Amino acid sequence: MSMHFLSVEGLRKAYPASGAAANPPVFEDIHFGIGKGEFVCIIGHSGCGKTTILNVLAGLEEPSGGAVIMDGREVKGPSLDRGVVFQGHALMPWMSVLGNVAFAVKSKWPDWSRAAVEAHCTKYLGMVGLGHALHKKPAELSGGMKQRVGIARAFAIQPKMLLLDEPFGALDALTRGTIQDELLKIVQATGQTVFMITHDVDEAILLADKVILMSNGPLAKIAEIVDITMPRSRTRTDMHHDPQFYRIRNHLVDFLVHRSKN
Ligand SMILES: Nc1ncnc2c1ncn2[C@@H]1O[C@H](COP(=O)(O)OP(=O)(O)OP(=O)(O)O)[C@@H](O)[C@H]1O
Repeated sequence: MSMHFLSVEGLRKAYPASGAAANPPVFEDIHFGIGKGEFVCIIGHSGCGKTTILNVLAGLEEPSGGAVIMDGREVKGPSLDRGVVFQGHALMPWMSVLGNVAFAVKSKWPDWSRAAVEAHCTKYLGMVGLGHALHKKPAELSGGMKQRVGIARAFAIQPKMLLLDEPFGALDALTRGTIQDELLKIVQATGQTVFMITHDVDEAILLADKVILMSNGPLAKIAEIVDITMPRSRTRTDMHHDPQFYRIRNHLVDFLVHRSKN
């Protein structure tokens, strides 16, 4: 029996064939574990199945084989125990910024007063720099601002696990850095367990305790799991001074360039 907070055991996913020929599985034989409070990034080329794995962890998609166990229970459907931030922001367009976050918060804590819900949402929206935009509608926001609402919404329900699908992809470099710092602060303060998809090697090194490297699909597999052994206190501005930084970075880049083919 695995002692991990989350364990992924023999996961396989095949989509039904669209024509006469059967589709090979996108991935198979995927095993990994995530400890409580661990921050895990997954990296691999487009199409290897990262989003599919994240959707299975979220309970939004069923695997064709294998299982996901979180906190001793098999994941069988979506739950407020898992907060998901998608690539697209998935906001309700008729609700304000505050309303979008409040909707999730009320689902989690139906007994809270209106004032308590508002105070809670305002705190998390403030953390992502949206304190001034509480009453705006999603259509009035930039893509990056919408993404920050999605991030605040996922944090605000204080899930047991955060699942992030390239959450910073749409942000400009400056905002991206600020939100990465905020994410690190919140995660360190709350001991949050995180599974995050990224294409950015430096982002993975900054944020992760370990990085899962996936080979190309179809029949994608986990090629390697790399421990980021640099001290947890690393920051964007000083991590490249660490003697381990370039060794780890070169290892990850070399995988993506040369070793990711099946
Ligand atoms: N609903 C679906 N029906 C059929 N095939 C699908 C479906 N969803 C995903 N796929 C296929 O599964 C494979 C993996 O897709 P997935 O989005 O998980 O990859 P990814 O690694 O997240 O890619 P990216 O980095 O581009 O987001 C792709 O080949 C994709 O075409």
